[in-house]
Amino acid sequence: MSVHLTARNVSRRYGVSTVVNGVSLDLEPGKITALLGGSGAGKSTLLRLFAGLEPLDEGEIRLGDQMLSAPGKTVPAEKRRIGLIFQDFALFPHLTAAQNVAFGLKSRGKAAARTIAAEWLARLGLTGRADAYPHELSGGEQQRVAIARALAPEPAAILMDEPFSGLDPALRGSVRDTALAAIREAGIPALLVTHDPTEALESSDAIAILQGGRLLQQGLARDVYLKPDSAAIAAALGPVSRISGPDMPAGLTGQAVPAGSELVVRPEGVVQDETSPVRATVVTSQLTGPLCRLLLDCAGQELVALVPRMTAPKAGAEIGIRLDPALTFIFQSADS
Ligand SMILES: Nc1ncnc2c1ncn2[C@@H]1O[C@H](COP(=O)(O)OP(=O)(O)OP(=O)(O)O)[C@@H](O)[C@H]1O
Repeated sequence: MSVHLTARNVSRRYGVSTVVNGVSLDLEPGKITALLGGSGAGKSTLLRLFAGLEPLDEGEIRLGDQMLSAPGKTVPAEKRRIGLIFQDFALFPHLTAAQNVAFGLKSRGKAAARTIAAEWLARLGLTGRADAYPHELSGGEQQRVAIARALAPEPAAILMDEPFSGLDPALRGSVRDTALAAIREAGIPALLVTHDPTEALESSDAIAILQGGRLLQQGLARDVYLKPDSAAIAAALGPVSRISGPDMPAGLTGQAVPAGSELVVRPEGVVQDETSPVRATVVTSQLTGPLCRLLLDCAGQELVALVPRMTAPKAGAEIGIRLDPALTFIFQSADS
């Protein structure tokens, strides 16, 4: 039966700096939780605390009702039944793909270990590569072997630290989809550490945003994206334009933006609408794939819009704009 992996008020200090500060996080079975944050936010440290790779200073970590970590007590990593996947694959170079996957299955006996390893390799689309050594495999294949190796012993949870960021962008999507499908099917709690907001949104069921060692917000990916608690959280999940209350172009919002507040809007929330009385000048218009990114000047304020390529205006054009209320947020300014 699958159980939750939970952290309660967990803190970790190095000397005088607290790099994980009072974090509580509940990882649900069958769900992938993305831990998102910039460099130095404390993401890897929190993962290492869950893994038992280092002790905590305050709080506790539990797997179901089993206490894994508390101050002065750390169940060692190898006794936690938690699978780990890192960016650098960390395969044993002298073992084949099948031997790497079978490595953690010794207690099952040789024949059973071989069968289980073959099943996992097949599940991750690696049939035919079982006898290859890591140096004979592509990066995407190596990472799929690492994922098979982590899942084969039927761990109680899985922790991944930037597992896809070392892969070629062309490969990344398909390796990620295969891997995450296998993880979801295993029905165990999974933590995905990433600094990439698109990856966090595309891959996870829940998102937790870490900044300066503190958890700023956690919830369903969709809720955090559409209902961020602060401008910093909105910005952590992708590009935004910000305009402070007193500088607001007339008519841009349907609601008052008081002094001391700021408006935050996502690029896809700035909609081209020729019936709108609010006018903006296109400063630059750049193709980014199926969409064009427009830099707009609206009464002296900068706004970024993403519009369909086919109807995108050129630089110098004057266009009508309106804001999509679902992607427009008003917050108290951080410095007010
Ligand atoms: N063993 C250690 N001793 C001292 N300081 C450490 C140690 N490990 C991490 N730190 C510091 O703790 C802070 C958080 O580091 P951590 O690696 O957890 O961040 P991160 O969010 O994973 O960043 P990145 O995305 O850059 O890997 C950083 O300031 C780092 O320098």
